[in-house]
Amino acid sequence: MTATALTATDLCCRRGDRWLFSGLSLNLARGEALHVLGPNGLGKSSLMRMLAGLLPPSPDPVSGITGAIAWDGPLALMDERHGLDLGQPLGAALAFWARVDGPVPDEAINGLGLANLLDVPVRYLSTGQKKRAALARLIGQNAANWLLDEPLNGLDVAACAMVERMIARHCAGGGACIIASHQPLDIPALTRLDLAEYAL
Ligand SMILES: Nc1ncnc2c1ncn2[C@@H]1O[C@H](COP(=O)(O)OP(=O)(O)OP(=O)(O)O)[C@@H](O)[C@H]1O
Repeated sequence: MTATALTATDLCCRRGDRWLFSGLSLNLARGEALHVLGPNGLGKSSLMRMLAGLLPPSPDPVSGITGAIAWDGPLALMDERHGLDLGQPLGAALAFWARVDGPVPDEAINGLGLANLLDVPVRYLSTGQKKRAALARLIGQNAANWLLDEPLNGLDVAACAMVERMIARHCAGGGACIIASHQPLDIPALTRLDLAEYAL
């Protein structure tokens, strides 16, 4: 039997006065990657934050039921908030998180093309370089479960392919991954969730 990574039931999301989605239940098995799709403003990032435990599920407006989320194992969220100190050189900014999460292996630093950027202040990094740095942080967290919000934004073609391979390797190694992205993803056995089906 395949081990479960995530069980989420009856998720409903309201932000401010706006109801976004309801009745969303999903199961994710170890080794599985799920692509969350949907038009701008539908609630993909909100769902990712909810799954990360940063936004509580809202009570359903009809049934009053408040959904639940259960993960097996630690999770890591990567979104546009890279959490790296803009005033520090990249190496020092990553070293801060290494003391919290664990070190980023040299292999990952090299593979992400960051080795020559470690003395560059984070604020000077390009969009794609900051995204690569965020991916390094993700790897350093060594979490079984990944939540990736628009992981390909700002990356060049080769880096997009590298991230797809990273996700495939992570899942092949028993990890699980949910990816919110407007971009097509070339990842083996990827399943899809169209958030529009749950829109309110
Ligand atoms: N903190 C907040 N307070 C109130 N409304 C919010 C808040 N954050 C987001 N929203 C609203 O929730 C809706 C969904 O936003 P969200 O970022 O989850 O959408 P998305 O599907 O990820 O969009 P995109 O594809 O553009 O990234 C938007 O209408 C947004 O304005």
